[in-house]
Amino acid sequence: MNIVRVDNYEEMSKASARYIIDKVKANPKMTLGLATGSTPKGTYQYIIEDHKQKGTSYQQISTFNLDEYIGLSSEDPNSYHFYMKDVLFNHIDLPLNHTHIPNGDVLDKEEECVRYEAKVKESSIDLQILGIGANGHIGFNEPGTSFQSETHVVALAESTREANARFFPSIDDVPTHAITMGIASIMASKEILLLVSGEAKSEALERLLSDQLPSEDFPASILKTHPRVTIIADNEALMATGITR
Ligand SMILES: O=P(O)(O)OC[C@H]1O[C@](O)(CO)[C@@H](O)[C@@H]1O
Repeated sequence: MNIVRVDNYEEMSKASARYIIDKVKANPKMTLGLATGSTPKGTYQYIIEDHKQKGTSYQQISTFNLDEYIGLSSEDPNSYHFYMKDVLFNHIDLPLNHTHIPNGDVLDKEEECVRYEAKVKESSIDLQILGIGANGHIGFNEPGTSFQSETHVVALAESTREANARFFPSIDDVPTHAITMGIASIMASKEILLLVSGEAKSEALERLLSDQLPSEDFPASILKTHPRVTIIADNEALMATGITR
């Protein structure tokens, strides 16, 4: 895993946006894997800024999101459908019919998982952007998820619901389940860019960078076995690792 150390969230966002923009310019028909949460918001802002100022085009790009809550409609402001439109899709020239997000608002969730996984496989993700949960989750793959998992329904860990409660009126409003790309679906990406910022992630990052063998107790640890992973992390996130430059 290649580690890029930056000073703070702003620098992480700039560096990751630059990384993604360079890949898009080199391969304007690429398939991007996208993440939600707080971490990539700044990256998306810099991508929008670059699109407006320098005209980088996303007209031929396709995207796949990692996950979606079950039970929220795509118009719900807390859904990841809404989030993606709000923070990225509505501000660049990416055709909406090139974007893919699991549909958490269907009757047959299992069928939706099979449909989504087939789409992901058919397209094959060139660059997957990831955040990490404090418990090591990637996408919504909580500790204990099989490394062989494909797109599936998950019961969210209480700690994840608590962490995400900040976006909802109360914790009771946070969905209990989600659809997420599995660990195997994520690992099939040709390249992975992991973004890590802030002290709250420092223990997770220390564990990821330690000598510990990959373990399903800590989903992100599988990334050690992927041939092309770049981690862009800020000083606070790297604090516990002893990496100083
Ligand atoms: O970036 P955040 O908000 O800290 O979230 C970390 C991870 O948690 C999730 O939001 C799921 O809870 C992931 O999609 C994200 O990568």
